[in-house]
Amino acid sequence: MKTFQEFGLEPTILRAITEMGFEESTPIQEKTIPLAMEGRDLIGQAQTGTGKTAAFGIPLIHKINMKEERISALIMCPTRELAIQVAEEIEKLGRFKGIRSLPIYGGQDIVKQIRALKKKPQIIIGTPGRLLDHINRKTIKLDDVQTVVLDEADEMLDMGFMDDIQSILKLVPEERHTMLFSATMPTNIQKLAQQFLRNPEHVSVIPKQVSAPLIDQAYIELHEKQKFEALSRLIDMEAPDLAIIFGRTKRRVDELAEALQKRGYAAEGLHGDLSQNQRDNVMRKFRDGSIDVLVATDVAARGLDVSGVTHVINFDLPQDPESYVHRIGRTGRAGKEGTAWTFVTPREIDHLHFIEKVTRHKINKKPLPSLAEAIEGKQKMTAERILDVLQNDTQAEFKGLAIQMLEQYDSVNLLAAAMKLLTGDKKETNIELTPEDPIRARKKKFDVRSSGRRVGGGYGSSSGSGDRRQGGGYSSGAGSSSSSNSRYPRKDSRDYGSNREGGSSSSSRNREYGSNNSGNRDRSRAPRKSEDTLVNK
Ligand SMILES: Nc1ncnc2c1ncn2[C@@H]1O[C@H](COP(=O)(O)OP(=O)(O)OP(=O)(O)O)[C@@H](O)[C@H]1O
Ligand SMILES: [Mg+2]
Repeated sequence: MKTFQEFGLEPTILRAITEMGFEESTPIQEKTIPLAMEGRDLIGQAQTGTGKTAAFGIPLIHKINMKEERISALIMCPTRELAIQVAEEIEKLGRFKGIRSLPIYGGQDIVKQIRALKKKPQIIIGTPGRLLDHINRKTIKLDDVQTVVLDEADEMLDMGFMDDIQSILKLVPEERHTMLFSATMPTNIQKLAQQFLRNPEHVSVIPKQVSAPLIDQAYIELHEKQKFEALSRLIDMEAPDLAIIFGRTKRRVDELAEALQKRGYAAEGLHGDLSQNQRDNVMRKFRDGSIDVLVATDVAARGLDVSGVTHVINFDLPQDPESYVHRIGRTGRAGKEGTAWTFVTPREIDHLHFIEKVTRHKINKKPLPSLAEAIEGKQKMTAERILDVLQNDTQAEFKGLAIQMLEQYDSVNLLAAAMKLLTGDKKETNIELTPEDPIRARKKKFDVRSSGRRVGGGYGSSSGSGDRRQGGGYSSGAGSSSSSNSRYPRKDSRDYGSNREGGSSSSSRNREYGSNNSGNRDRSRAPRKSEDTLVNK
């Protein structure tokens, strides 16, 4: 792998990279940075958690002319959380160069944004709806933009942002540099690419060889009614540092977060019906560890990078293989290992196999965690906590009393009693969740190579064939036999509302779907990739 010194980057950027702790480039960075520095349009595809943000961020910052007082680069993202996160990474990368960047997203006070825009940022990172709102108000002008990046381009299309993206890109000079990134690439991306990219280079890093997978994937077959008990046992057994639990709907997320809290877990929910303040709060708490379980809809499936996420649990099976890939990709990032569990009801087994086929990854079946395993897990946690205190040597003030007690009582019994207290009794609150409909397999064409499997090789291993063959594989009718998509539940009940960024309430184009709308997708805008493939041509 190349070191960053070899790219001929400005010293200020190299300094920032070093401060961020990046030692060598990841495969996608190694491939895209030189091309992007030359100004080549490109479609970048690489697995989750392999540094795509810096892959576009570094060359973009390198190219910014600091004398420029107008917006020179525009990055579009599908969700607010992602816009905030990408803006933070850009800010870190551009710190020593003195880059001014600004996230622009719905749900935040527009007046505040307008004020911030007066400081003349060179880079804007935004969600399409709010961007358009500013464009209409003439508070954002794009006629000096030289570089455009579409992060999670396929998801933005999927969410129906095509029109918005088109309107925005029409206002950017044609002489520009455009880059498009995601871990998965359906064919409708080709349409966008043809329209907006000039002779793009496809840069894909999908390892041919399955090396040691960084995400350990397993599933548990169970009935809807057993899910909650299984979840709490699983959390006890596995004792995650940080876990993200995905639920299918906002209602599910609310109920689940509340149920977990009742059982004594530090959990909170994230979905599009929350106010932006609430969303920010939940994310902040999760990032700083004041909660260790984030329960979320697919609003958190894409791009989010929270270090320390050891577990992803699909409480409900995701609708699409892409969604599965992105969801589990919230763990096993930046060369770390992670574990992904998926709950599958008997009627959903077909769909699970479909996901396995498309992602070309076998998901191992595991038994329901037993009560004994859960208890053992909790006890181990307690033991670890005790040993932590011991290691940090912070128990001095208890020593006197400990000596006294040990004179009177048996040491094993004493420690066991203390552990029992520390572990706490399991709160046997009875939990009833509203059942969700099962997801069933539907006929769909995919290209397995573009499924973005996380099969290691993201960091340092010899991955990255970079070939652009159209992958063979499961291009025909995986899944069950129906040919009518309408038979199957679409993502209608999913949390698209949250993702659909809107303008402010004063905008005539009030598209703030996140708050009062039920969150159903507006399907007239963009059909879900029904017959699409994930082909990476
Ligand atoms: N060269 C590097 N060395 C070490 N860490 C890196 C390097 N590049 C990026 N990272 C870190 O890796 C993590 C994942 O990066 P990033 O969020 O850009 O992944 P991604 O490929 O965009 O994933 P996703 O498909 O989920 O959006 C981040 O914490 C980032 O700071
Ligand atoms: Mg990303």
